[in-house]
Amino acid sequence: MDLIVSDLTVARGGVPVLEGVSFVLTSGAALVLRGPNGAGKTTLLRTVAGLQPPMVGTVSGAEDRIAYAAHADGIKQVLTVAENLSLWADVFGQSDVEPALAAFNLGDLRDRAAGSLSAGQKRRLGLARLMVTGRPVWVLDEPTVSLDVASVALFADAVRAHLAAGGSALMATHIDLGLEAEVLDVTPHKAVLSTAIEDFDEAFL
Ligand SMILES: Nc1ncnc2c1ncn2[C@@H]1O[C@H](COP(=O)(O)OP(=O)(O)OP(=O)(O)O)[C@@H](O)[C@H]1O
Repeated sequence: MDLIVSDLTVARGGVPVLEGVSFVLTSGAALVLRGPNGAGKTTLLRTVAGLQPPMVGTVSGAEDRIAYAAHADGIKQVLTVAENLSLWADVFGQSDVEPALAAFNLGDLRDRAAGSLSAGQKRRLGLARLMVTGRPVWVLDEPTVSLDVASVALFADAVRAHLAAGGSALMATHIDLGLEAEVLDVTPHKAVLSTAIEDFDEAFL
């Protein structure tokens, strides 16, 4: 099933940020969102993931199919790495966390409390959770923040394997992951109203 985004207008704080965004994400494909800071990539990802409603337009093929990863949100600090993954797997009706531990090189850290992990290790745990959701569409907001070069490569491998297994990925990232991916620059979709408000503010500076 494709993820189909049609003529989407997305807003933050009631103000339109991007408008007229349309794309189709097919099985096995990756789409990378590009655009400067504040362009609206996070807002678009949150809307596609169903965390906020669209102002205009539709998202179809998303229901119960999306796994969303932003920052280290939802990691239980007092649980171990393996317990965090097991808890997450339970929520999604899955059980085997070993492939996720291995893919993100978390085996040696499996019994460590998540609260004692470094920023990059926490990020690896956050990304490993994607693998235990069993969900086909990964929606990723700046997934490589805090990751070292080796961990970025692990992450790229995990995405590649996910795509090869028929999954898909929609992500905002400023770095090149070496994946075959389409790129959508959101800049031309900047909402006219949002531009007008910025101009208005500038007149007072
Ligand atoms: N809670 C909020 N209320 C109102 N406006 C917000 C809120 N959060 C973000 N914004 C504004 O919405 C616009 C889009 O922000 P968004 O986080 O989607 O951009 P982004 O492209 O993801 O940026 P970055 O590359 O810096 O992460 C920005 O102008 C931002 O200042």
